[in-house]
Formats: sequence, structure tokens, C-alpha cells
Amino acid sequence: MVSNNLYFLIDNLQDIFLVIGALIISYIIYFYISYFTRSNPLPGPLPLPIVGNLLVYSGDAGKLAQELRKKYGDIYEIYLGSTRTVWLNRADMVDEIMLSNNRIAENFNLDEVGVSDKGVLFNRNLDDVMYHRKIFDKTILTPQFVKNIIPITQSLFKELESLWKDYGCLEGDKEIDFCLWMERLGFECMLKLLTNFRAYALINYYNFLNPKQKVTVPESPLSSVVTEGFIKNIHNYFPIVHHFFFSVKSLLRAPGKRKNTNYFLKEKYSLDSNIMNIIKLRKSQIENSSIDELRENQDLLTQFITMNTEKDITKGITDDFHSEPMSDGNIRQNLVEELNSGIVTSSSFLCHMIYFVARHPKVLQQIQEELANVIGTNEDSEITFEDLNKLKYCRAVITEVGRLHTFVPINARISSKPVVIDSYKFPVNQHFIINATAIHLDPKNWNNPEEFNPSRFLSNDKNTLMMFGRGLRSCPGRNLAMTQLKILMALIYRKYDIELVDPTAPIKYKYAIISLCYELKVRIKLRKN
Ligand code: HEM
Repeated sequence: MVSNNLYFLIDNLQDIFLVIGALIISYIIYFYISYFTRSNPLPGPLPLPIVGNLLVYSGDAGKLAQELRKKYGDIYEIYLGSTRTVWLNRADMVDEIMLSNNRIAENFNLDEVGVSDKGVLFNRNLDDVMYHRKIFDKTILTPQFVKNIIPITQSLFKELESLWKDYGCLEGDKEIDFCLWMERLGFECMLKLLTNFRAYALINYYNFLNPKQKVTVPESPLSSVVTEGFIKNIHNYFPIVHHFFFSVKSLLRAPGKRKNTNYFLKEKYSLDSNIMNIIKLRKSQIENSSIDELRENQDLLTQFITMNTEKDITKGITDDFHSEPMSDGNIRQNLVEELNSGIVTSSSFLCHMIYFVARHPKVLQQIQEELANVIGTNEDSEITFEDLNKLKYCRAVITEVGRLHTFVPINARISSKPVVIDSYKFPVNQHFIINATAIHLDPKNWNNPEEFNPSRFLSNDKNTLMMFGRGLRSCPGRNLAMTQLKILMALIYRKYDIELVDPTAPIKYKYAIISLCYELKVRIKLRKN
């Protein structure tokens, strides 16, 4: 009896395997028939079913884009999972497509981390995106808002200098990791600017480095927030998105991937709950304050929370089509994106600038001459918005760093109408990847593109520059970032000499949507004159 049942089971199992095998083979045949008969075939590696070309992806999309360009030319196609993406590598190819307001297709796993239906960067709800962008245009993009970062950065830089002094690293003989200090400075500046809270990240980091001579951390409503953990969450935000974006959904939990997937989900959860605690705290403060008290400080968080409520302090930045308050999910995600971009992108950028300038003494000399001419020789004087506007060479240095080392090396758009590129016709909803690095290093656009030469931006028009993207989805923090980078440049270079511990080593960064610096060992010394 038992052996009869066993034979029956084995017979049926064989049938089941045969059916599954036939289905798989049919799918593979169907996949390759569709592939070889697709319209507009472009050069590119042969994709595999389900994973597409993701198996060739080793973690750096910027480098991959360059390698593929060498092999396949200015336009080629790559399958990210089952999505066919067309990669564009020349400035004249991207003009029209950059005007589209749509960035991310459905099947990139971003729903898993809750970023595709909230905020701006990866949100697929275009009505929400454009609404949030309108709000940004009336807040973070305005000169009134941007100006606030100047006193905040100057005062926090003084706090940093005093900690550096106590730490004994201003004599030029002690190594520090500039990247970690700048992330914490950026964190305090952005937290203050966007939420009007302090978390004392600089002091906490000093205490971590110097456990025997701790500095007292002042009382703060955010004292329950563990700043080092919070900063790690923020640092990890783009790596989280990168992990999910460049993975096939069915393999996210496969051995070898599962550990990272779980780690990143935990980090995102922790980031969200830290941000939610800040929102709850501000909401309770709003409940207990009059509208006049709230008007005294126009931080972004209070504006997000009060818009379209009876305590609206925003002077109507919303529009006629949106009469509801912003949802908690959108407040949270917008704040995550602003904080993250303001902290990690700007501090990584600053580290790259320090690195380039340290390797080009003539550029440093010109920066210092401009600072002396515009701001004067008093190394502790207040720096104003008007001073910063006169720093043309410093601006050129920042722009040249952004060109030579493209911070967002590849960018994405989806066509919102049919488009013709290089005589290929593409339908609506075609996914494009724009290789900004290739455009920044194209000899057709730039003389000696591999050379670090800030002076090119004193005369050259910047038509093909993609440092802050382009079109309706260009970076809304561009004015803020420029101002903050200039003020930090001024505060650092008018007073200190910075030496790379290993001047011959390449800078340490990894690709994670942006180019994320994770270590910059330097020695700092007060300037002699
Ligand atoms: C050096 C610093 C920065 C660089 C190089 C940079 C670069 C970029 C780039 C290339 C994009 C994509 C634009 C496009 O697709 O056309 C972007 C988007 C964005 N950036 Fe920045 N950014 C910086 C700083 C900031 C700051 C300080 C903030 C805000 C506080 C910010 C907020 C954003 C947001 C919210 C988006 C998404 C916009 C959208 O999807 O419509 N960025 N940034």
C-alpha cells in the first residue's frame, strides 16, 4: 500500500516538474522572441530573463555607464530587471528628455522602503511631486530662506573650532577624519535650519572620540535622540535606495542579499521613527503656542505642519487645488530628503573640494587671495550674504569640482511624450538613464576635460553642466548648497591650512545614487599669516 502511494507520488512529481520545466522554457523562448523583435533595437549586452543585465552590476552605476559607453557608444540599452532603460551619453541627446517631470518607473522595488508614494525624489505620484516642488520654490529656493544658513553655519563652525582646539588637532600634527566631522557639522546646520532644533552632534562625536574628557551636552528637547545612530541612518539613506533600486525583487531575500536587505530595512525604519519623533515634538509645541509665537521662527518643519491649518504661518504657500494639511508621511519623507541632501550630499561635496584643492596649491592661493580681497584679513569677522555673492572664484571652484567629479553620476527620466533621439523614435513612458559624468567629461563640451581648472567657469557658459540636474526636477536645494559651500570654504580657507594625510591616495567614496565620501584623513593647522 505504502509503496503504491510512493510510486503514485513519484509519477505525479515527474509530471509537475515536466510542466514547470515546459513553462520555464516557454517563458525563456517568449522572452528572447520579444527581445529580438523589439522595436528600436539598440546596442547593449544580452539580457537574461527576469534579472536583465543586473548580473553585470558590481555596485557603481557611474563606472558601469562609462564602461558601457566605451563598448557601445553614445546610446545603448540596459535591462534593469525586466525594465528596458535607454542610456544617453551626449549633451545634445538629453535636452528634451530632461524637461520631463517623471523620474522613476514602477518596478524598482522602492515601494518596499516607502519612498515611492511620498516626498519628491522617488515619488511616482506626479501631482504630489509638483505640489511639493511648488512649496520648495516658495521656501528653500528663496534668498530669504537661503540667507538663514549663513549665521547658523558661522555660529556652529565656532562650536566646531572650539572642539577641535580642545581635541588638540589644530597644530597640524594630529590626523582627523574630515568627512565625519563635516557630516556632523552639516547635520547640526540642517537640523537647525529646517527644524530649529539642536541635537549637539558635534559635541557627541567629540565625546565619542575623547571619552576621558567629555564635554557636557546641553539640555535639548531632542536629548532622547541618539545622534550618532541618527547620523548613521541619514548617511545610509541613499545606500538604502540604491540597494533596492538595483536589485531584482525576487532576489532581494536570496542568500547573499537577504542580510543587506534586512539591514537596510532596519535602517530606514529607524530613520523614519527618528524623524517622526521630531515631527511629534514640534506638533506638541505648535499646539501649545499662539500663531504669533510660531511666526517668530519660520523653519521648514513648522511651515510643513501648519500649512492649511488654523495656525498656518506660511502666508499661503499652498495652491488652490490643495486645501488639506500635508500628511505625516509626506512631512516625514520631505524632511528626510531635505535633511539627507543638505547633510550628506553637501558634506561629501565639501570633502571632494578639500581633496581637489589640497592637490592644487595654485587654486588654493587664488581662493585665499579672493577671500582676503572680499572679506578682509580678520580671520574671525562675520561673513555676509553680499560677501558670498562676490566670491566668483570660489563659486568657480565649487562648479569645477561638481563637473570633474559628478556627484549624481547618472540621472533618470521617463518620457512624458514620444521623443526622437539621434533618429531613434521612443514612445511615451520610455525609461532613460542620463550619464551626467560622460557629459561633464566630453571634449566636445570642455577644453581638456580631465584637467581641474576652475578658471574655465569664469568665462565658459555652463549650458551642458548637470551638477544640479536640469528642468522641472532640477535640485531645489541648489542655492542653499552653493551658499553653504561658499561660507564653509571661506571659514576654512581664510584661517586654516589643510593637508591630506596621504596626498597620493585617491579619495574614498562609494556610489550610492550620489557619490558618497566615507573617509578623508587630513591634518589641520592655523595659517601662519
Ligand atoms: C552640493 C550639493 C548638492 C548637489 C550636487 C545636488 C544635486 C542634485 C541633483 C543632480 C539632483 C537631481 C536633479 C535632476 O534630476 O534634474 C538633485 C535633486 C534634489 N535635491 Fe539636490 N543637490 C545638492 C544639495 C541639495 C540640498 C542642500 C538640498 C535641500 C536641502 C537638496 C534637495 C534636493 C531634492 C529634494 C531633490 C529632488 C528634486 C526632485 O526630485 O524634483 N539638494 N540634487
